[in-house]
Amino acid sequence: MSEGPLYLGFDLSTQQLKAIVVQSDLNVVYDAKVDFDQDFGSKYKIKKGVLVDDAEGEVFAPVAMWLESLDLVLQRLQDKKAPLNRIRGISGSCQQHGSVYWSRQAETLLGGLKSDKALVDQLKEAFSHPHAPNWQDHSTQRECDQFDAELGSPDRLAEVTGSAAHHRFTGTQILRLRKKLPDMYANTSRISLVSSFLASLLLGTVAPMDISDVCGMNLWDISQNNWSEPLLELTAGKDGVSELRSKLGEVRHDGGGSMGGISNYFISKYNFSRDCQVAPFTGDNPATILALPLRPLDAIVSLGTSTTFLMSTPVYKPDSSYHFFNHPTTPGQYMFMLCYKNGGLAREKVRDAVPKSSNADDTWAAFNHHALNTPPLDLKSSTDRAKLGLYFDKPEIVPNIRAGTWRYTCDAATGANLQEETGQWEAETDPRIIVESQALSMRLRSQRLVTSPDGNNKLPAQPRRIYLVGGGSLNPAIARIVGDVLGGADGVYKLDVGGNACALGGAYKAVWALERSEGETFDELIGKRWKEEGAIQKVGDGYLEGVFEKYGAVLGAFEEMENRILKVAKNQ
Ligand SMILES: Nc1ncnc2c1ncn2[C@@H]1O[C@H](COP(=O)(O)OP(=O)(O)O)[C@@H](O)[C@H]1O
Ligand SMILES: O=C(CO)[C@@H](O)[C@H](O)COP(=O)(O)O
Repeated sequence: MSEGPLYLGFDLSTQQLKAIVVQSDLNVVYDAKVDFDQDFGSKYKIKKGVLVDDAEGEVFAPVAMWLESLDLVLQRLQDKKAPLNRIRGISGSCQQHGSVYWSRQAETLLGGLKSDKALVDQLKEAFSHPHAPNWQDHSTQRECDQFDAELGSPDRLAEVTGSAAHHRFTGTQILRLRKKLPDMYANTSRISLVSSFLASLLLGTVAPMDISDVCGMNLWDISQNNWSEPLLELTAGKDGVSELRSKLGEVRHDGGGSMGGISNYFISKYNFSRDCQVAPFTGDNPATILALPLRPLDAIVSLGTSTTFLMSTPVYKPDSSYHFFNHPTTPGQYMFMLCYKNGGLAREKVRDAVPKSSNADDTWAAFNHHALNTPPLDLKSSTDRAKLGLYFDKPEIVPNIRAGTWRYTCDAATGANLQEETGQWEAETDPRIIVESQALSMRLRSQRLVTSPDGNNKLPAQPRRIYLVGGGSLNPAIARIVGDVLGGADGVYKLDVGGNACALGGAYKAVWALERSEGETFDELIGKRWKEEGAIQKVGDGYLEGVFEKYGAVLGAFEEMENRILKVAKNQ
């Protein structure tokens, strides 16, 4: 390990708080994590990181658990003898859309933290609401309808804010909570996103929101670079706009630089240096695109609790079925994103229904065996019909369909003659079909963003490289099927940090934020220091002629299946 400065990246996502320490040359030297279920499951009664109120469609996390986790993850880094006094900068990535409600005492309490007590014991009175709505919350259909109507249509809302109204987007959540808990709203001095909340703890004062993460609220007018006045008015009521503005605070437009030094609490308790600076934090998906120098036409598929599909692009082409965000470091660039709620947990449910194999150590062995031994679309002979399915353990985001499982077949060559299969097919067939259907949905919705990667249009339009990140990227069968469906002319790669990509993106952001020279972009600085060898591994060939086209033939049928189900099974 070199003697130079170190940088710390956090990832506060659904199921864990991770911390990763890198050197200026981007080498990872320490990491630690808190797993919410393992470390705090019984204390906070959470499952998979969250609490659920099914009757209301609410999904939320206890803020106190996050406070305890911050102390615990830093203690774990110390236990590993990480020299925290050498950390010069901190940034991080946090689950998007969640909101934290600070009380009127928050600033005083944050500013006066004593190192001989835990954060959780000192910040009890710092919040006006004990819970943070989670991105899986789906209690806001009424508010979504109001947001979509406010500017005229979902497409118009997407044009202005980067997204049509979505249940989890913070503006709709704030509107619902203001109506449901008016006293709580009145007693709130500031509202943070999860990213600005974690940064606030480290700064010892409420931090501004970040220019990329703010696009996950349905409140930020991307082209005006400001809050949207009509959407603030819808959220706060006619007379409440200036009050809401002050609760939301200023938005920081620069993704780099320092927001201030680390608070004394962390200096005294964990031996951080007085020189350690807190850089702007961002959302976990924007941070993921910072985990490597992403070129045009490269795509990242993040297989965490959610499944997301990400691309970085200079072209702003919003649409109501996907999301555009400001790029977290580079003005004029955007992040394109698709997000699915039924990602890791839906795959786990299918995995658990498959009869167990003898290899008890690898919980995914049977799932993987069947996924790889089932042919594409389960076409065992030329007369077989292609199998398609939707496996929604939770109500989905796009398409906006309630929870349920649907199985369909169609003619393999043309996609014609789509029919629902009323009988169950074998549980062993589902592993391949669920991964295929998740990837088909991404292919369907990203097709406008991709072109032929070889320049002379010999190859069909597809991503150049596909990078897999998140917990599911450790799975070779998923990697293979994602490549079969989505292509990837240069192949499918996984990041060696596996599930830590967004924490790594956060750490790289801290390096850039504090070491950039005048005008130096993130891609310039990280591009010079990043070495492909040791950072990524090729895990699949990606585009396979003949296979990719088989999926192309049923893409229309897949869309038709969604539309048919949508007609009768829209979310309530
Ligand atoms: N070998 C594996 N195969 C498939 N999925 C896996 C594997 N290992 C972990 N996962 C999935 O990764 C998910 C957690 O991913 P992670 O990126 O750490 O989550 P988050 O950031 O949302 O908290 C788990 O829900 C699990 O389904
Ligand atoms: O809602 C979204 C993105 O819009 C999710 O991607 C969250 O940001 C949570 O991510 P993970 O916990 O799955 O990493």
